[in-house]
Amino acid sequence: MKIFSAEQLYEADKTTLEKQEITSEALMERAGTKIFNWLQKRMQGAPVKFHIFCGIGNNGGDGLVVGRLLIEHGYNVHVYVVNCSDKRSKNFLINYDKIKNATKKWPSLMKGEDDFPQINPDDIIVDAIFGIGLNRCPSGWVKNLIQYLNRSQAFILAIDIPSGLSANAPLEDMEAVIKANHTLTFQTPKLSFFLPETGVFVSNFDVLDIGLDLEYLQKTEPLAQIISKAEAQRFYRTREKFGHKGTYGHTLIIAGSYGKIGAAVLASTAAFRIGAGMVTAFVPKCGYSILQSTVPEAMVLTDKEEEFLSEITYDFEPSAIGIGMGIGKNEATVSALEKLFKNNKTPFVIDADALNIISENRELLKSLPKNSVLTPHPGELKGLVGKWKNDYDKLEKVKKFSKKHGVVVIIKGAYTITVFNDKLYINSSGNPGMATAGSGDSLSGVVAGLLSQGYDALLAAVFGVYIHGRAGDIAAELMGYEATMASDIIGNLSEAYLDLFSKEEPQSEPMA
Ligand SMILES: NC(=O)C1=CN([C@@H]2O[C@H](COP(=O)(O)OP(=O)(O)OC[C@H]3O[C@@H](n4cnc5c(N)ncnc54)[C@H](O)[C@@H]3O)[C@@H](O)[C@H]2O)[C@@H](O)CC1
Ligand SMILES: [K+]
Repeated sequence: MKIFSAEQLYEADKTTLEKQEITSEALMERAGTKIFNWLQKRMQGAPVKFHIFCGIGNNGGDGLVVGRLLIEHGYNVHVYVVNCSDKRSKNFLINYDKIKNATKKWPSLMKGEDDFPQINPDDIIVDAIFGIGLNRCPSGWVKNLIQYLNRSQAFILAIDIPSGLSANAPLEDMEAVIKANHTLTFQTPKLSFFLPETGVFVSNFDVLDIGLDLEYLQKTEPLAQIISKAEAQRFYRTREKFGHKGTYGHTLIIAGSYGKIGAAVLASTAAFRIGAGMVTAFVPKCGYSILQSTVPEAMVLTDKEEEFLSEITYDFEPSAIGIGMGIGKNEATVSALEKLFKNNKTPFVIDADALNIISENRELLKSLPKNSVLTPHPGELKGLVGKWKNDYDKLEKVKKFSKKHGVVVIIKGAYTITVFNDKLYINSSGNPGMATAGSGDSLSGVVAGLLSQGYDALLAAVFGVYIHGRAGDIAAELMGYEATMASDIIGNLSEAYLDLFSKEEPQSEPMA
């Protein structure tokens, strides 16, 4: 599924009106009806009280449509106009008149704090104050209203986007945003839903298809692409009937140091489970028996040093290398890395301490093999690209870094984002149970294992992140978030593969 900017959505809106020969009022009725249907399906006429707060733009207009439909269906509704300006939109005014014809209980006009209504914790708030037309930070009594609603303990349903949040611009005031329990967003989710600073206001969301022009949506280059099951199915490469272990490559995992040999175990196992034909682990001497006994399928090479890596030598041609997990930052390890990178054309996955070493020895960036996949968590990312002002600045910095060094960067997080040149791919699988030691090591093994099977760097990253997240989801379904460990994620890679082609419908909208 694609993510469009606010500007693109306005353009899509305009194109839709022209091509479908409908009025903007009709499109608003369609959008409001979608929201109403969603509510009706869940509420089934329940006598709960709805408080609908409408701004004076088209988001407010949507709120008025929803209010009218709820009233017409016998719900207990109170509509408020958050009268922050006299510049009401045309469709707001049309629907303002319509609601006045539908009920004797006209909307209350709010002009300040004195007009704040009493809200009980078991009421429902519909937030239609601001949509994607937000052009400045809410202030004064409107900001106070937002805070008042957030404190109410009532369930908040936001229309299109929680008021105060921009679709794709940085947040100026954390205190001036609706913290929605659920958001019903039109046509495509907005980029801000997926970024850590702004995503916290959008705990859950559903996308409502309001029938915007399909051709426009298909041909327009999006801000980002969401990767879900439908996309992952397309990325998957079938296993050949006459394939042999050589067909699926030989992954080299260079990982571990004294006390951190587990990182090598996890990455090697993950590389196998994702389908690598062969895996060799290169570890300090102290890791030899551990690897041989925990991953008997793997071959093991050891460094001359007992506890850390000092010189990386091997006598075969690996099809991919995963490096960095638990290797520490010993001086000898730094020069071993430098030598390895120079003139090496093997596809790389670079993780953890290897990233820290690069950050602290920036001349290494010059010898970074092109098309490497880097898998930093936020702390490691800061080391690579420097501090950022906000999430959008972060994305720009990572795009620049990716272009400059010709690498794929996987920004790990609640929604892991893969960046390649100017393109963003947002992963939809995964859960908080995956915030556990070794989860990153297993991802590196997954991506390295895919690279060795011939997936190109970007596909290995995007597909690997999805499958890894899906395995984490399946693990968490079985064991709960808290108990899920990295080995459970790896243990469920098989289920994640099987799930890819289970009969259930793909989640993506047809336009994706
Ligand atoms: N684009 C589309 O495809 C569709 C959009 N629709 C709705 O239209 C919305 C966008 O409508 P609008 O463009 O009218 O914008 P909004 O309804 O988001 O609000 C814009 C109005 O609020 C004012 N405003 C913005 N920030 C403010 C602030 N901080 N303090 C006080 N006033 C502020 C603006 O000057 C303007 O008058 C969408 O979010 C969606 O809900 C739907 O009706 C269906 C179709
Ligand atoms: K809203």
